[in-house]
Amino acid sequence: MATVCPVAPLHHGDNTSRLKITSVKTLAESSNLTSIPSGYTFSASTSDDQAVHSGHDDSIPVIDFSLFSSSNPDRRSKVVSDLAKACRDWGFFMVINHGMPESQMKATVDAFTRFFDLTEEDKREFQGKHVLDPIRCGTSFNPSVDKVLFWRDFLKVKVHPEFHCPTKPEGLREVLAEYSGVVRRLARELLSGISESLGLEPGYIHEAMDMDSSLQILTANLYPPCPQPELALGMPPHSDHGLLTILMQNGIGGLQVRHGGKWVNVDPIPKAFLVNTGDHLEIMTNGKYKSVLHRAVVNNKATRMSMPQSIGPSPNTVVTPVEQLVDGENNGAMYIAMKYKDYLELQQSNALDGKSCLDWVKI
Ligand SMILES: O=C(O)CCC(=O)C(=O)O
Ligand SMILES: [Fe+2]
Repeated sequence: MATVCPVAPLHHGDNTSRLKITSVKTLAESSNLTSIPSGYTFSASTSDDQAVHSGHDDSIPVIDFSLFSSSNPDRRSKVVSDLAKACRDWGFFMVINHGMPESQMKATVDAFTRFFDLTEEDKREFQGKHVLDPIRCGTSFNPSVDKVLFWRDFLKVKVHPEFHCPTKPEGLREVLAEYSGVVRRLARELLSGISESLGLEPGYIHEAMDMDSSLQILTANLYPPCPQPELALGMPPHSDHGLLTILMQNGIGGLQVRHGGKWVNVDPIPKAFLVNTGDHLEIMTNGKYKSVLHRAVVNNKATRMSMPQSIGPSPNTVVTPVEQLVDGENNGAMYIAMKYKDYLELQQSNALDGKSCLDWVKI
């Protein structure tokens, strides 16, 4: 198995050598690892970086998905207004009673675990090179531009409008086809509730964003135990590019959300999905709903896995703020029009440095 150890000097700008970086999983499993290689070390965290737990009065909102199909109109309008508040105040919410059986969630986690357990050589077959490649597996965030590496391995697959999947391990394809289909239906219902919450027709976003050809990308992130978690990061602060991200995790916490000027730890709720509003919902709503920065920290005890699915417009949709949501003279359109696929290229070709890609399209 030919691998290049990450402690070897990294040649910035030399993409080919960086693409050969060993997975963090292999590194973490190497015997006697008591400290992390220097390539993964961030400077000690500042006090501003310390995260807090969300409190009783101000914690991540919880949306009861079953209420969307309630025959009682008061219950439906209550969940739509809860959704509006969650999108406005947090940009993040938990979804419970979503109808996906626990056995299906577990089968998905197991299938991804088997993928990450493949040999380095097997995984390299699925490495991909370009941001729009339908299957990409790798490590860090964007190794060709990251100044410091992230303690994370990943697999990204485009599951809609065409469905792609690695040919290994056996059974992955069936599990992902089913899982991504259920999440797409969940997203459709949430986007219809979000349209209503903005005073638009329920089908507005679906039509305007050409969601029958929606770009849906499924990611599996693996964060193995890290001997010095305070010095490393699993994922840098970033916002997500799509309309919504719907994330499942394996019960181990690590996600932190920027809220009220602080990093807030998200404690997983068993069986719940975590949903956040992405850059294109912020653009579409002219900033009424924000796409919030978040990051992943690591721990020294257990492997964490998160499986977000980004639900975006169709790649060729040119997204601009919705006319009805642009108030006029004092509040004109705040974002330039851009094709979704061009935005993706822009985001993935730049190092983030703790910033949101949205800064580039703000007027
Ligand atoms: O691991 C997590 O919880 C965060 C993952 C994430 O933000 C992403 O993949 O965009
Ligand atoms: Fe994210």
